[in-house]
Amino acid sequence: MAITRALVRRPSPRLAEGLLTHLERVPVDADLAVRQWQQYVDALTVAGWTTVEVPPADDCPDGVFVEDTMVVYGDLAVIARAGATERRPEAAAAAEAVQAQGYRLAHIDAPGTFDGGDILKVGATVYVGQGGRTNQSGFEQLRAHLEPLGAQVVPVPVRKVLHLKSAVTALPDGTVIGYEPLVDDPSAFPSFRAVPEEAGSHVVLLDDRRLLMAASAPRSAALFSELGYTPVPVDITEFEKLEGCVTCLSVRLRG
Ligand SMILES: NC(=O)NCCC[C@H](N)C(=O)O
Repeated sequence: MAITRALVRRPSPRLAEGLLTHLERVPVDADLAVRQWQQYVDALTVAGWTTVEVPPADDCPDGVFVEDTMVVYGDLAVIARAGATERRPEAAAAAEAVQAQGYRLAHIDAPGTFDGGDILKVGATVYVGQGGRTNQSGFEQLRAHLEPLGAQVVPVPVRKVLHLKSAVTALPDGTVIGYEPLVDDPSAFPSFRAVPEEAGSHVVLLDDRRLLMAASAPRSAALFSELGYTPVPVDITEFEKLEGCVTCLSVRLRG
């Protein structure tokens, strides 16, 4: 697997004001968040990735969730028009950063919206969550951008959680994993395996073997170990309080 670089963006001092949709607000420790973010970045680096920092967006409480600003496919970065208007100022600097990494840019026009967290790529299939931050126009525009590149763009419902990737991600063999009570339609995926914890639904593929995941899902980590993978747990409690997970904290660029 030729993943080599990842965009990241350090947390805003206003992180605790981040948007909430499905969770109640609880206190967020901004200093601990910075330490957890650094440990997340270090885990990528130790695994051999080069991290590229998008300039901070201190006025954007949710800026650290940089995944939401785009989807990359082949040599194209489609820049999001965020489903939450508060988050739209996050995109411009992220677009510049990914362009500087050699990507062509495409943009989504009004009234279309999508958040990168709604996009799950499994091989050439691009699943797009609909029902929350990504609307029909956003889906259609994404399809128009990605299908000429060989992608098959498939809509899937998302009603129980914020984003599609809050509900499901995929293992290196393409098996989609999710915590079943929060997955609207497991049959949308050709191969689905249930995990025992919500946070166990979220993995970042460090390579074909190692899975970056939240430390809050030890039973799912044990399951992945049984399947022959190596979990790499990181503590991301302060981001979980804001409906974030390991995937949201970076944009993986395939070499
Ligand atoms: N991709 C993601 O799951 N992003 C998490 C975004 C959380 C942020 N508080 C939001 O509501 O937009």
